[in-house]
Amino acid sequence: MSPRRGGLGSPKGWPEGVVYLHAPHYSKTLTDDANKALRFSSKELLNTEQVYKTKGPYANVKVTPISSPSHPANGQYGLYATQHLAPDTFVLPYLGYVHDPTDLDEKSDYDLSLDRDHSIGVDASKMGNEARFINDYRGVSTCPNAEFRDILVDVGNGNVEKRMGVFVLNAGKSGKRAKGVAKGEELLVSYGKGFWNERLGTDD
Ligand SMILES: C[S@@+](CC[C@H](N)C(=O)[O-])C[C@H]1O[C@@H](n2cnc3c(N)ncnc32)[C@H](O)[C@@H]1O
Repeated sequence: MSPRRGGLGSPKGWPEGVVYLHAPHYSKTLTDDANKALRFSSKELLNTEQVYKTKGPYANVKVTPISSPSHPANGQYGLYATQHLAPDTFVLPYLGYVHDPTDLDEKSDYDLSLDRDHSIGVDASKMGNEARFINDYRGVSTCPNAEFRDILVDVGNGNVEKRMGVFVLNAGKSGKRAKGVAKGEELLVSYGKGFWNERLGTDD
């Protein structure tokens, strides 16, 4: 079944034309191996592995139009904290269309790697949640304040799913990021040099 556009359960101000997801949308082309790597019984986990419970819309963040001429993504959207977020805090999962290379949109600017061993990505270009609006720190701030990490999510009935999560960066060895993310601050990650090199058509 295809997810519905916007509508019930989307956060206030959610832009038209993008489907708001409460859970990943899995491509039908995923192999059994890929599905097993992403969705499995919690009995297969080690006792030490942390499992998150999570449900959108996420009140700790707000999708906000950018109207500052000095912001490199002016005219687009960004994701801002609605409350103080301490270092290392889990903020929200990155949801989208979970796909393998046979089902890849090479032009997407919203595609994140989910499982390198099985070449699986999660693409939020057409469907996703608030996390799809996180911008890169370049030209906005001197450094990122958040990052993507692998997470396991409890989906009920004794099952877990592997997803990507957005976290506030840790405080750092010297404690330079001990303040975390302030209320009203934009969440910014590093997309990595590869993202920008590919856009600019350069190799280094
Ligand atoms: C994952 S989207 C981020 C959300 C996007 N701003 C939006 O409103 O949909 C990635 C796109 O945002 C823009 N972007 C993000 N960070 C940027 C930055 N630091 N400088 C310029 N553009 C940026 C680029 O257009 C990029 O392709």
